[in-house]
Amino acid sequence: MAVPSISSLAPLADKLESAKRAAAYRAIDENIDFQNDKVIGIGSGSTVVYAAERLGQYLKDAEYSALVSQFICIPTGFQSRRLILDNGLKLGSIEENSAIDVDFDGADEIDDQLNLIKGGGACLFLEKLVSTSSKKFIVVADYRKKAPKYLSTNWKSGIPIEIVPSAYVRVSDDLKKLGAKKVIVRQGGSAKAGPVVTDNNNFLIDADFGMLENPSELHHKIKALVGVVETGLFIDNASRAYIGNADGTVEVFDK
Ligand SMILES: O=C[C@H](O)[C@H](O)[C@H](O)COP(=O)(O)O
Repeated sequence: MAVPSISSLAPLADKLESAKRAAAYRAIDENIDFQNDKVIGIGSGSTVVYAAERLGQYLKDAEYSALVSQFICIPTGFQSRRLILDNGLKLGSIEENSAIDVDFDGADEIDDQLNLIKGGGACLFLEKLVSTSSKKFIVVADYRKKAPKYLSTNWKSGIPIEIVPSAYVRVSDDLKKLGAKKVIVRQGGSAKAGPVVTDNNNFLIDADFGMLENPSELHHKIKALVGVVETGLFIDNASRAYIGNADGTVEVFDK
């Protein structure tokens, strides 16, 4: 079975899903050195689903199968582990593969410097562990995610912050002292009574600081707070971003 060309694909019923797929497929096609890359990071969320799907297509292709079957794919949470397994790819661990060749992951928002907000799906910690362990970190996203300039222009849910559960009151207070306008411990809603618990058995706080003109400075201030595990601000981390548009085109942005 040959890897289908992107132009030959029938559009999906949902333009948004077609945009995600176009970005993710092109990112895989253009950023894997099939002869030399061995360890591949697989992120979390709904866009990276198509990246794992595309890698699975290469696995089934006679020309690439022997190479891709040797790839070790590193997950960024439970959903990501399932993506790897469901596409027939070899699952590895960050413990055994701390040097990753290329990582593919989504984003909640992308600024004009390729800084990111991530964590909308509560997976930010392992995502940051994997993305910062990678030689190349490739972002795949749809047209809703590109901020005209600053982060928190379109993404209004606040900065996701992973915290130690017992510290939620202390961290909430400290974030307000730092200038957060709104601080919410993310709740499970109808899916779970009480707070969302991450794959690392932590809580998440979403903290709204308004538009972020200096996300790096804010990241370091938040990270220094007692009880904070990691922030969803990915600064100077992404190498390239593929943004899928509603008209089927894909824009590519380099750091
Ligand atoms: O915690 C979740 C991750 O940061 C996702 O990569 C991010 O929320 C983007 O997800 P999606 O591709 O579904 O928009």
